[in-house]
Amino acid sequence: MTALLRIVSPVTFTGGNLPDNSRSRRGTVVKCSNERRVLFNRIAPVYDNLNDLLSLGQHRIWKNMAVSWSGAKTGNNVLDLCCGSGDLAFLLSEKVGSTGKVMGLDFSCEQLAVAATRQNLKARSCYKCIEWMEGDALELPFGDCEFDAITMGYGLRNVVDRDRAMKEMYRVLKPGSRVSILDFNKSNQSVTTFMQDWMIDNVVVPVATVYGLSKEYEYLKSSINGYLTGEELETLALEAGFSSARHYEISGGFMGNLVAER
Ligand SMILES: C/C(=C\Cc1cc(O)c2ccccc2c1O)CCC[C@H](C)CCC[C@H](C)CCCC(C)C
Ligand SMILES: C[S@@+](CC[C@H](N)C(=O)[O-])C[C@H]1O[C@@H](n2cnc3c(N)ncnc32)[C@H](O)[C@@H]1O
Repeated sequence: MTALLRIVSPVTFTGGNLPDNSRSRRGTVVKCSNERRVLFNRIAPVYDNLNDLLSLGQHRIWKNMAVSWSGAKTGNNVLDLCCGSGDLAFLLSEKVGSTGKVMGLDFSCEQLAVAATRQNLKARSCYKCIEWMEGDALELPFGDCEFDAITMGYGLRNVVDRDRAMKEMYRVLKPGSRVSILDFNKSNQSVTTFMQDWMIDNVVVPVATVYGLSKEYEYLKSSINGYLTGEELETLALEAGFSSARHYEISGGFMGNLVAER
């Protein structure tokens, strides 16, 4: 079975007739976004294996929880945003079944290539309902109110404009439906932050260094430090228009999942 891979040209910087300072600001944003795309293209070949190794397989439990919290049901049309190698998209397809549809969107072509390869190796009919799309979470190529559920696993922390991403999710979600956003938890507890940083400094980065990816995994620590707390994530969702938002800490506060309803 040949995986469906649709290329929707990622948002490119047109420049246009913006005043210089806006052009430079937008140029900086696009440069940062491209740097992230390059980072995830580079780690794509080892991403899944390192996640399994470094989390002792626990990340699969956290992703299962995120998909359950999304409320995805049989026959639904659902979106996995920043899908990467497809972990949550595959879990969503098991929820919606072969009568449903799963769209996996990411701007990393290498991550999508891994997802499509994994899909081709899977036999169950439900996995055939997944379509992979290269696109930008900040400018989704979908109409309003298209999806019955949206998941975003370890993506919101990595987009360059979280407010815009949240507003795009709100726009394409059907009223009464949910987004479920899994990521590292930016804890208010200093002991949790210390342990998170210690694990990244003393386990994650040294292991990644073996694969020549020290810089890529050092980014993890800075990105978590620059992330939003659970309370701030709830506010971000409410300000984007969601009617309710709740952030759940999991795995001893190392991870967190935001559930918001339109
Ligand atoms: C699936 C996980 C992380 C995905 C992920 C997200 C990113 O933003 C990255 C950025 C740059 C490089 C890689 C990633 C990336 O892989 C979570 C599990 C994998 C983590 C790499 C492992 C983190 C370990 C925790 C700090 C402690 C885990 C304790 C557990 C109870 C064993
Ligand atoms: C840490 S990976 C998460 C992959 C997958 N969701 C998982 O849980 O393993 C983050 C993903 O977000 C994607 N990403 C970051 N910014 C994006 C954007 N603006 N538009 C689309 N994808 C983006 C990256 O290419 C990468 O594949």
